[in-house]
Amino acid sequence: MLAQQGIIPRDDADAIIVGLSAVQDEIERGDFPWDPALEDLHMNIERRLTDLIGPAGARLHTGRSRNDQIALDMRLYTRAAIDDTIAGLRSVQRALVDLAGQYQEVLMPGYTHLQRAQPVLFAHHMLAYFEMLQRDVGRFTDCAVRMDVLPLGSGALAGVPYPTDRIAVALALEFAEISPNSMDAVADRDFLAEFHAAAAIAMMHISRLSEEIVIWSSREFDFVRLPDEFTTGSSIMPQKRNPDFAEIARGKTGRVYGSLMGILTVLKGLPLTYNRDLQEDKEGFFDTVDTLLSTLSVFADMLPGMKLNTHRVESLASESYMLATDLADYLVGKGVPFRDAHGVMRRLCQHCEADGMSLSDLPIAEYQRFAPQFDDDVYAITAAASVAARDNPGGTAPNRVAEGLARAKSILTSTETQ
Ligand SMILES: N/C(=N\CCC[C@H](N)C(=O)O)N[C@@H](CC(=O)O)C(=O)O
Repeated sequence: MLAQQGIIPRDDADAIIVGLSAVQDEIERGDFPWDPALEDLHMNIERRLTDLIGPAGARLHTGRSRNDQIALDMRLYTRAAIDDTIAGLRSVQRALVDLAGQYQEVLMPGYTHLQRAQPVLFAHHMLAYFEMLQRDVGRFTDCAVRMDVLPLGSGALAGVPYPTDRIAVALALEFAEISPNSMDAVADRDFLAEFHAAAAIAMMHISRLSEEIVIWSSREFDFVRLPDEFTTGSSIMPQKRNPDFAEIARGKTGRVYGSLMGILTVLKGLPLTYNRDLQEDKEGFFDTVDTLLSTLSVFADMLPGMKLNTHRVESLASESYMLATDLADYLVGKGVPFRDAHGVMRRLCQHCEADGMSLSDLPIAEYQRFAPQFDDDVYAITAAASVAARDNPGGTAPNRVAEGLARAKSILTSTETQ
């Protein structure tokens, strides 16, 4: 652009391009002579370029400052990190969809307050995580759209006194727009804060899934068995299969939260425009990108090997107290107001619990002592019937879950073709 606009001679521009390519090769080969005395990578590259190509290298910095350079570099890095993150989220979503399809009709207990609440389909549970990660994809996409702005040409803070063609540079670097204010352009790190926030929420979702995997793989729950390669033994207790990968993901969520707080704290006290504090944006950001990508990669590999103990989850889903709400709804169907039906079922549950009985063992005459509306059809209320009754959009009825699965698959298919 500088040569095109007549700002520097064409020959010098050509020499700079060849020289920068040689510098890139040296960096990639690992034999670039980094010199800490030169402060940062910008000055290292410029010095090396001048060593390689001579005086033309001194024209490299025409019309720019390290301030708009670093604002650009961080955007380029973040753009690539967003692409990788969305690909990682898609891989985990695919694993969740496969699990949902594999165990599509399997019933399990659904929980609130970690107390057994109502039967649900295991596929419904897996698709809940699909939806969380779908929102994560949306957040990273939003971040990519908002940061799609070229800061180059802002100079140190005030713009540059050369006839630059910023639009041509934006097109060459594939940015949708050029920044409208040079002072904002060099001071802005909102896109990093947004990435950190989206990463913190995505890690929170993975951490919640990790927590479930840790609980589900315990002997007490015994809902799932993790693949051997995603468990570790104990150095002392030979029988153990520790769910370390899920635990480590849960633990690593903390450092991602820490880096979000770090960047917000760096930014909060800065006057316009560039301040060297901004250099502190790097360490936490690189760590967050590495942590998020590696965690997503581990989950995409671990989930496909997770085996559901279908016998165990289905037998717990069929435990009769889980149907107490359905029995109250049954009375509502016979004309009893819901609050009264709820009271009947509360007393019935207390009665059965005191006698060590299940609701399904209770004779009809006993049911009728609590509410005369009970009839023999009450025994038709099973876990499968309970699930099938939740036949409204977003519910756990098999046909609704099939809709959710189809929706998830079509989202994944449409993104594969993009
Ligand atoms: N020190 C400095 N910019 C550093 C930018 C890059 C820094 N390594 C970072 O990572 O933020 N100053 C400006 C000029 C200035 O604002 O004084 C420059 O040299 O272009």
